[in-house]
Amino acid sequence: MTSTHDQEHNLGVCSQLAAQASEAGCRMLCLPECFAFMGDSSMQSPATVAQPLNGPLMSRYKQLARDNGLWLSLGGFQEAGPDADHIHNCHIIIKANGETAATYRKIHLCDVEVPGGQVWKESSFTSPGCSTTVCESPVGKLGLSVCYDLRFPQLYQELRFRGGADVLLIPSAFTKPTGSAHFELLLRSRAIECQCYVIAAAQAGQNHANRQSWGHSCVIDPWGKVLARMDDKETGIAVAEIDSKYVADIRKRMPIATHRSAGRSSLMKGGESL
Ligand SMILES: O=C(O)CNC(=O)[C@H](CS)NC(=O)CCC(=O)C(=O)O
Repeated sequence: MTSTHDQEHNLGVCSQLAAQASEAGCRMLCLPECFAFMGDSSMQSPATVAQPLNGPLMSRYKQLARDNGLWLSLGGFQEAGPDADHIHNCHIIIKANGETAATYRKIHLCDVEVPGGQVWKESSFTSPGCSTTVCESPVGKLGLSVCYDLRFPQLYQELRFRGGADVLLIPSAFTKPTGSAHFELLLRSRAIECQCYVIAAAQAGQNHANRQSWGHSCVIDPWGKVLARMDDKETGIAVAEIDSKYVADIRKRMPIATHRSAGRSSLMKGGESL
């Protein structure tokens, strides 16, 4: 989807996507980072639209889950933060009955000079989270993250090997230059090294005058195969089936969880633990 500063418009698009997902027989719909709002942060701080998770905007997204009988991954909501200038970039899992199943606040903030001259300083309006989240769902055990977190593999190692995640959610709003160079490669790497499904719902197209998003939402299986993919502009859904037996089969035939422990003890002989 292409979110804008117009929250009603964005909710309307999400509502159409939920209807499509329900029609396609899906159990869960994943929406990207900034699904509810994307303005030009150099002109208007996202903190000006922030709401608590029990506020009126989130209650309308919960209604969307109920209306369509779908679990929702809301991949990056501007949650009211610790002060008037800072949000938490919060990923929320909503059950089909509208209850909140889990929340995760983005840990790694995108303070980056993008090739081509744009400068992002997410920490100027966001306060980082400090804990990881996994959560049971109808499609398997979910490991939560947001966008720029994708570049930090240790987070996903923790979600898989300590949290027991089977499906890694990586809702995103990648920039065009970094997305074209890195997005799919990083996503497939996380899927392969964690032996998990990866679901990356992404912002796509022109969000506002100064912002073009990379798009290419996709679902990747635990062997690293892309099962479904969108292009760089489309609004719509990529549909894929999550097969827990396939996850178990891959992990049985290539038991990296066991080999990893063996490797760690020999690495630690050198003195440094990872
Ligand atoms: O808040 C907004 O308006 C939009 N938010 C974003 O675009 C977010 C945080 S600034 N983007 C990323 O994390 C991009 C990461 C990325 O592109 C990379 O890691 O290469």
